[in-house]
Amino acid sequence: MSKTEVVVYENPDLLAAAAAARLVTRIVDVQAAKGSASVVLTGGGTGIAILRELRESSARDAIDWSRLDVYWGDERFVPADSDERNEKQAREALLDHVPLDPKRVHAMAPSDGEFGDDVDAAAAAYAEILTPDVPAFDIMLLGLGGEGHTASIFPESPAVFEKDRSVVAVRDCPKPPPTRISLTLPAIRRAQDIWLVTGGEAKADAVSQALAGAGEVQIPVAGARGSRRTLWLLDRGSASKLTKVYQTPTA
Ligand SMILES: O=C1O[C@H](COP(=O)(O)O)[C@@H](O)[C@H](O)[C@H]1O
Repeated sequence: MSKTEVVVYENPDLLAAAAAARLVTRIVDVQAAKGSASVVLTGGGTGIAILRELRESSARDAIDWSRLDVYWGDERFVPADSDERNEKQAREALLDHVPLDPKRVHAMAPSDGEFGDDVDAAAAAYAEILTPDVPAFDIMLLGLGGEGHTASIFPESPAVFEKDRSVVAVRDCPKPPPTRISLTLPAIRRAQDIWLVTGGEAKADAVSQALAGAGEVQIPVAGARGSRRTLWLLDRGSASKLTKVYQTPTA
């Protein structure tokens, strides 16, 4: 039975620094146990802040970067050099500064890549990377929106009803840019550890509804559960509407 845990940090900076430290520990532990590890990245303010913290931490050298597979949970379908691209932000924050094996960095295609503006083909190509079975990712980072989206699965959208495919094209997103590629909930639930990372009061309703057991059609992040562990890493703002009191770590 997988565990759900919630940790609330004093502020968003502490949340990002602590999550980066957790990431080092977990990746090192998995590499020690299995030889290599896999991590799924998220876009969004908190997700990118964690990567920046990791870049600035000397502990990052404890990770064997050559034995790490990197994936994304979602991507904005924009040109490769767009600042909106989750991959570009992640590269600037961390990936371009550590000795990863380029063959193990699995980015989703941009809108000016080999599939041109065919977002369905780009999504199908990413699904192909995840075959024959979607990997049981070691750690998946996910952010969330105030309306409850996670990755690019928005409330009541076609993506939230997807049961068969691991990756889908997403159109008409309420949050710009409107066209995206996203893992689906069945693919997300293949992850062993899911860390839901978010800060700020604008996320408080979605966080409290998801933790109170909301349905995934209305609050897609409620459907993001790891097979081993689901860990919510919050700040005081995003945790402000939780009815249960969670302990705030002092460090
Ligand atoms: O567009 C996206 O937004 C969410 C949340 O981002 P935030 O800046 O509001 O925290 C993110 O999880 C997702 O990966 C991204 O594409």
